Amino acid sequence: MGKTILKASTLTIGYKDKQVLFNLSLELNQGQLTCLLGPNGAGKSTLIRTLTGIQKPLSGTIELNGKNLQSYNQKQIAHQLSLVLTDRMATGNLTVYALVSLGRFPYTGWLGTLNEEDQKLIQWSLKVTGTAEFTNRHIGELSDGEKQKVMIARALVQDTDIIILDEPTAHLDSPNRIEIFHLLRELTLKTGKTILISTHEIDMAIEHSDNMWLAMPGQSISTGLPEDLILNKSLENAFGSEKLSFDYLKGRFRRNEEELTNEFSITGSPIYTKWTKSALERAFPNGLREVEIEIINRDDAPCWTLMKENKSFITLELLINYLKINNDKN
Ligand SMILES: Nc1ncnc2c1ncn2[C@@H]1O[C@H](COP(=O)(O)OP(=O)(O)OP(=O)(O)O)[C@@H](O)[C@H]1O
Repeated sequence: MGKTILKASTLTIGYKDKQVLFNLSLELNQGQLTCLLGPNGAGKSTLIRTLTGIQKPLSGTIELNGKNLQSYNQKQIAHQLSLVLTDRMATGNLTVYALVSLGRFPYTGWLGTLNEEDQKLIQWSLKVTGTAEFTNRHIGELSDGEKQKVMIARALVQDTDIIILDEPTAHLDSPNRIEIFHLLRELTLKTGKTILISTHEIDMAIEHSDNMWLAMPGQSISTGLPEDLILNKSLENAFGSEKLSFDYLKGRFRRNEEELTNEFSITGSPIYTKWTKSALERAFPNGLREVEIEIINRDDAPCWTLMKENKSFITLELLINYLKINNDKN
């Protein structure tokens, strides 16, 4: 395990009249991606503000590279820790290059000139985040996914041990979410950065976290490998409810009424079987009379056959429409 960059001990966080999370013991280690998960209102933003020195802890200590966070001034913190806040993303007239260059401000000051090393770091950050092609475009002209990569480039230019991102995939579509998680993962592996992100993407966090922090509302934070937090039921305890439970085989949460009484057997290739099952479960939430379906896929022309009735359909939709008309339970 890499060196411990940030360590919180017996930390309680919150506000003057409200304690949010208690008695936290947390560590961020070099080269690791840590995902902070928790239901709405659990205290993720409060924790990020506290770990970055924006907000004081109610009690306990935070050490950044072995020194109490409270002994650093803001500029010293900015040399060791960069923060990307999604909702306050800069827009407007700055070019990508100008915004990314601002990452050097803890070293140069706002009016400081960039030396050759600064320029090299900026070029490198643009390259590794895949934003070099936007260098001269204005921030306001970029998509949310492109902007997020530019904000990560700015954080890289700040040249800190730790990068903390508050919900970096909040406004992104699925391909961009995957890309941002992949980029952050690559950065930990290739540059040894220590990255903490808060996120609501449970699936992504399970897939990519070296370490997961799971905020249990009104309590504390459970930490560990995602798989350990799944197997010891912490994940289900944090997000589950009467209506929602964790499917331990599929690795995702599902509504409890999805417990199906369907009786159907499907034979065919695993991929066609999976998506046929998915469509049938959605179309017949209250169950389906016993059916046997065989899917034959020749030359990319699939055909769904109802075995007992010897009827074939060239689209899944036609099969479902037929079953809806003929299914006596519906
Ligand atoms: N300035 C404040 N003063 C008092 N209480 C606050 C303040 N800001 C947030 N809270 C409360 O602290 C708790 C934690 O809020 P926080 O925003 O940290 O949660 P979160 O996990 O980031 O939520 P979300 O996932 O919805 O963004 C909530 O109960 C919230 O109402």
